[in-house]
Amino acid sequence: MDIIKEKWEEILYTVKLEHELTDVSFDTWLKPLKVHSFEKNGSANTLYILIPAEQQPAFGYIKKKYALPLRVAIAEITGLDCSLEFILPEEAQKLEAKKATVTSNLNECIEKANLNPKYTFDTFVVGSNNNFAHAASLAVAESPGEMYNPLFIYGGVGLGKTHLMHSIAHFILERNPETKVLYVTSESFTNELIEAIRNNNNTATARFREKYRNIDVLLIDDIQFIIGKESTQEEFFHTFNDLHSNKKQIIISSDKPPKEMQTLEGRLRSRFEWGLIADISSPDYETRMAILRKKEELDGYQVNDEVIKYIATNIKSNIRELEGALNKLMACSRLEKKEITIEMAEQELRDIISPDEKREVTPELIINTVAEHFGIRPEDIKGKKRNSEIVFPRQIAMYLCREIIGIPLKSIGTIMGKKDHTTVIHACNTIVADMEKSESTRNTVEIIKKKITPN
Ligand SMILES: Nc1ncnc2c1ncn2[C@@H]1O[C@H](COP(=O)(O)OP(=O)(O)OP(=O)(O)O)[C@@H](O)[C@H]1O
Repeated sequence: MDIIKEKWEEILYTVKLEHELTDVSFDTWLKPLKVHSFEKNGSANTLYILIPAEQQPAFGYIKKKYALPLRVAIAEITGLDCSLEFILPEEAQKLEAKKATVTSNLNECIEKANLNPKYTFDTFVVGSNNNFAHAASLAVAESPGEMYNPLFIYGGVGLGKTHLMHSIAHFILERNPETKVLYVTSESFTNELIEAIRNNNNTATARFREKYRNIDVLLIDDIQFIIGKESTQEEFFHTFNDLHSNKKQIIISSDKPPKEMQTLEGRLRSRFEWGLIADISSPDYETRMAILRKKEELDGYQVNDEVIKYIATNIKSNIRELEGALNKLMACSRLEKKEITIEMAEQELRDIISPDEKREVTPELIINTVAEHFGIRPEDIKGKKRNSEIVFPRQIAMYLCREIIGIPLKSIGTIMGKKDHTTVIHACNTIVADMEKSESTRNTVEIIKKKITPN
C-alpha cells in the first residue's frame, strides 16, 4: 500500500503517457483520483481508489476506461498485481467504519490471546541466526495444525523466541480472527493448574481443562520450567495429546532442544520431537545492526551510525540487551533534550558495555551454568553417578573448562570430584567427536558457552 501511495503520481503520469491523454483529460479524470486503502486477502490484493463526489456522474466512465490501464501501470511500477475497486466518499466512509470494527475486533482477539501487539513478522528481522526458525514459523502460520505440529523453537535468552511465537499468532488471527489462539508461559500454566487443584473441586479442574483443550492454537513459552513439576507435566501431557489428536497447532519454546531436557518425562520429550525443531542462535554483526536500525525506525528516531555500530559491536549475544541499550539512549536524549552522541553512549552504557572488564570465568561458573542448562544439580556434575543424564553434562563441563579457561587436565579432574586425568581426556575427546557429528551437540555447547561468556 505504501509503495502505491508513494508512487501514485508516477502511476497516473505513466497512464497519461502510455495512453497519450491530453492535459485536460488527465486533469479531469485521473488527477482527482486518490488511493483510499489496500486490502490483502491471502494472495489477492484489492486497491480501493477514491473518486471525489463531484465526479460521481462519470463514475462508470472512469471505471470502464481507466481500471485496466491503472492496474497495468501499478504492476509495472510497483510489481504489485491488484484488482481495483472505485469508491465514492459515501462508500469510503462505510468501508472505514467496517475496517474500524474489524480492527477493534482483532485488537480484542489479540488481547484475549495474550499477545504483544508489537511482536509481528513485520517487526522481526531475519538473519542467518534465525532464518530457519522464521521460515518454519511462517509455514506454521500459513497452515496451522497441518505441516509441523508441534513447532518447537529453542535458543538462548533474549534471542527472539517469544517474538516469533507471537508473530505466528498475529498472522493466524489477522487471517481468521475467529481462531481461538492462546499464548501462555509455562509458569502461568503451572500457576493456573495449582490454583485449580488448590480449589479442590472438580469444577475448577474441569474449567482449566475446558480452557486449554478448547483452543485452536496453543503457544507455550519457556517449557523448560515445567521440568520437575510432576502434576504440570502430567496435565500438559494430556492437553498436548488432546490438541494434537484434534489437529490443533501447538507451538513450544525452550532454552534447549528436547533431547537435552534430560529430566523431562520421556513421553513428553518424544512428543516434542514429533513435529519440527528449529533453533535461534546469537545474531551476527549485520543482523544486530539491522535489528537496531529497525528499532530506530519503529520508534521514529535517527541515531548516527557510529553509535549504532558501537552498540552492535559491544553487545553480541542478547537482543533484549541490544534493544535495552538503544532504549536507554533514546530515553536519555528525550529527557536531556540532547542528541545521541558516541560520548553519551559510552557514558550511559558503561554498566552494560565494559569492554575492558571481562567477567572472570571460573570452573565453578562453568559447572553451575552447565548444571542449570540441563536442569541438574552442580553436585551431580562433580559426583559419581554414571547415568547418561549426568555423564553428558559432566563431559561438557570438562570440555568447557579445557576450552575456555585452558586449565590442566589434572586440575579439571580434581575439580570435577577427584576424577583421573584420563577421564578428562576421554570426556574432551567424546565431546569434540560428538560436535563433529551432531548439530544438536554443537548448538548445545554454543548456547552454554554464550551463557558463560555473553560478550
Ligand atoms: N530478529 C529480531 N528482530 C527484531 N527484534 C527482535 C528479534 N529477535 C528478538 N527481538 C527483540 O528482542 C527482545 C527479546 O526477544 P524475546 O522476548 O522474543 O526473546 P526470547 O528468546 O523469548 O527470550 P527469553 O529466553 O528470555 O524468553 C524483544 O523485544 C524482541 O522484539
